[in-house]
Amino acid sequence: MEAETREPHALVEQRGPVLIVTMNRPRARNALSAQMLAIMRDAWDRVDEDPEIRVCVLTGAGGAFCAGADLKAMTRDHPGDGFRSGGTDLSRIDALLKGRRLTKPLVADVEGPAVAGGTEILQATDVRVAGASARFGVSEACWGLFPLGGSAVRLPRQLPYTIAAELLLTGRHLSAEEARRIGLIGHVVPDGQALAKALELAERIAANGPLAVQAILRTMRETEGMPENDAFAVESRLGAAVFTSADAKEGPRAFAEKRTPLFQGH
Ligand SMILES: C[C@H](/C=C/C(=O)SCCNC(=O)CCNC(=O)[C@H](O)C(C)(C)COP(=O)(O)OP(=O)(O)OC[C@H]1O[C@@H](n2cnc3c(N)ncnc32)[C@H](O)[C@@H]1OP(=O)(O)O)[C@H]1CC[C@H]2[C@@H]3CCC4=CC(=O)CC[C@]4(C)[C@H]3CC[C@]12C
Repeated sequence: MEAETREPHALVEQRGPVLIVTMNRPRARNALSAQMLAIMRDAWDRVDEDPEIRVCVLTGAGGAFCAGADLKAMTRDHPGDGFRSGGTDLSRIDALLKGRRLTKPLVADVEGPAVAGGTEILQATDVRVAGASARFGVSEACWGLFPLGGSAVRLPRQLPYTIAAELLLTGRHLSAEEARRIGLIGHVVPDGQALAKALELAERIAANGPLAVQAILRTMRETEGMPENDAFAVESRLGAAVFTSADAKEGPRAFAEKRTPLFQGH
């Protein structure tokens, strides 16, 4: 592979209430690096801590989303060297949003390959848009590796069992159209238009009441797998809190006054 450029391995740009995080190693189809993961982890902290940021968009540079871990880097040391000490808690990998989820919606803009670690981090996103030529797959097993980004847990929860099992066990890639058909992604658009669609959806979400949006996210995540009545206990507590907010007054008032609501997030 050509020498790495001096470019940061991930770019972070704020556009009003939307933070755009771009994986940026286009010469390696945005294969993950330690630098990229560190920038991503810091970006997630910024999303959660900055009340001005209401939605995040994750994308990749150079017509690719992410090719997963850097297989070439793995040839320099044994891929297990980072595990042998046993000191690493692999149940939580912040950069890949495994064992951690953003408190605000994460929209994926996928052009080109999103494979292995790329499809793994995709499962931590909430709204997903792909260009027509995008490709997906969890191909770690093809290289004798394990999808430690969480896919063996999350994919069977996000897809029908037999489809998740086939994708994990075969490591085969799938087209954007197949990914949409099975429900891995929500939108397929012409190549090159995924960012525009992702931003359209992000801006629409950002215009909604932030407390309502965040409470809906929390409810979906915290009640996953719960018995229904236990889940309603969580849902009603989080939902009631939204109704007591000033924003809950602003919304109906804006409707009555035939104007756009101005939500303040309290
Ligand atoms: C487990 C988690 C994830 C693991 C993985 O992702 S394994 C990697 C699997 N990747 C693949 O199978 C994709 C391989 N690539 C392809 O199939 C194709 O390249 C493509 C479909 C992506 C594109 O095809 P194309 O025809 O368009 O382009 P090409 O010509 O093939 O490629 C162009 C150019 O790019 C280079 N390239 C492409 N892909 C890669 C790649 N994956 N790596 C390197 N280079 C790539 C290609 O060679 C060409 O280059 P050229 O020079 O032009 O020939 C792990 C993810 C993160 C880990 C955690 C990180 C933090 C931790 C630290 C520790 O120490 C251990 C614990 C841990 C928490 C760690 C745990 C494991 C992870 C979670």
